[in-house]
Amino acid sequence: MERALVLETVRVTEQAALAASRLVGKGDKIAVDRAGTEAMREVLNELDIDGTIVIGEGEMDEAPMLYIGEKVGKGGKNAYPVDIAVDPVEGTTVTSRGLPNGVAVIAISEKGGLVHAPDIYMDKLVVPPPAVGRVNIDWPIEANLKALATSLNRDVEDLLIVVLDRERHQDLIRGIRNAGARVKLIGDGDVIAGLAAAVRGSGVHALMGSGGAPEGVVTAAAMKCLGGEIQGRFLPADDAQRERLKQMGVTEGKVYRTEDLAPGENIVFSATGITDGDLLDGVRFFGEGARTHSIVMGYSSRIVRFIDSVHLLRKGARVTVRI
Ligand SMILES: O=P(O)(O)OC[C@H]1O[C@](O)(COP(=O)(O)O)[C@@H](O)[C@@H]1O
Ligand SMILES: [Mn+2]
Ligand SMILES: [Mn+2]
Repeated sequence: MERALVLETVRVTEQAALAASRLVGKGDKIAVDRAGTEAMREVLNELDIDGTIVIGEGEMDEAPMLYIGEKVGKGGKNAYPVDIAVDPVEGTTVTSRGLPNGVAVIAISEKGGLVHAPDIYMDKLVVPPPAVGRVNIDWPIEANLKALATSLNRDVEDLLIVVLDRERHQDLIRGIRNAGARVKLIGDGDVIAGLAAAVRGSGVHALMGSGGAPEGVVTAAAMKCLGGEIQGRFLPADDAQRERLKQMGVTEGKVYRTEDLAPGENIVFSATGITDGDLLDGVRFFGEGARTHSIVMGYSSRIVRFIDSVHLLRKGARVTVRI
C-alpha cells in the first residue's frame, strides 16, 4: 500500500499548496483554508483508497469538508482501506500574511495506524534522531537541553530551540534562555518546525511547547519516517474537552510517544511548502505554471524524498525548465 501511495500522496499536498498559495498575503485566512481544503479533498477523491479522515478540519457539524469521520477516495474492492490525517493549510495565519512556514500536510496509514486526537492543545517535545530515548518531557528544561546538546555533540549554547510565539510560553522561553540555549520564535506552524528539528542542517535542534494535538499526531507520522521523536501530553482545558478525550480513548496525563501517536506499520507522509520556510520552499509562479517543493516519506519503504515539481498550468504551456 505504502509504495503505491507515496507518489500519489505528494499530488495531494501539491495541489492543496498550489490552491492556497494563490491567496498568500491577501489577509484572508478563511479563504486560504478553504482553497487548500477543497483542492486536497478533490485529489484525495481521485486516489484508489477507501479512506477515513481521522484528523481533519474539525468535527462533522463544524467543518464542511475533510471533517473527522468523512470518507474519501474512489473506494471499491481494489481500494486500500486507510486512515488519514490532514492539515490542508498548516499555518493559515502566516500564509494569509505572506510570512514563512505555511505548508500543506497529510499522513496516511493502514486502519488504526494514527491516534484519533481531538482538537485541543498538546504539550510537545520534538527531537532529532541522535536524541531519541535521551530526553524526557517530564524533566526540567535544562536537563533536556543538556541531554540534547550531548547527543548532538555540541554545547547547550549552540542549540536553537523552536517555540510558538505565544503568551502561554513565557516561562518556557525564559527557562530555555536561562539554561543558555537560544530560542527561535515562530508565529505558526509547529509541524514543519518539528520536521526541521529532526532534519540535519536546518539549523534548529528541537521544538518545545504546546500546540494543536492534531498537529502532534501528524508530527508523529513524520517522526516515524525520519527517525526523530515526539513526546506529547494532551492538555484538556475544561470538562467538555476531558469528556471528548475519554470518548476518543485518549488518556489524560499520559505521555504519548511517537509510537503511541502513530502506531502504523505503513505510513505515508507528505508536506508541500506554501510560503518559503525552514525546510521547504514556497510555491513560485512563473506565468506558464508553478514550481512546488515537497518532502514525501514512507515508513516501511524507508524512503525520504524531496520533490521539486514543475507544474505546467497554462494550456499549451511550453517552458524551459530551469534547474
Ligand atoms: O495558535 P494556537 O492556538 O496557539 O495553536 C497552535 C497551532 O496552530 C498552528 O500554529 C497553526 O495551525 P492552523 O493554521 O492549521 O490553524 C499550529 O502549527 C499549532 O499547532
Ligand atoms: Mn494546523
Ligand atoms: Mn490548518
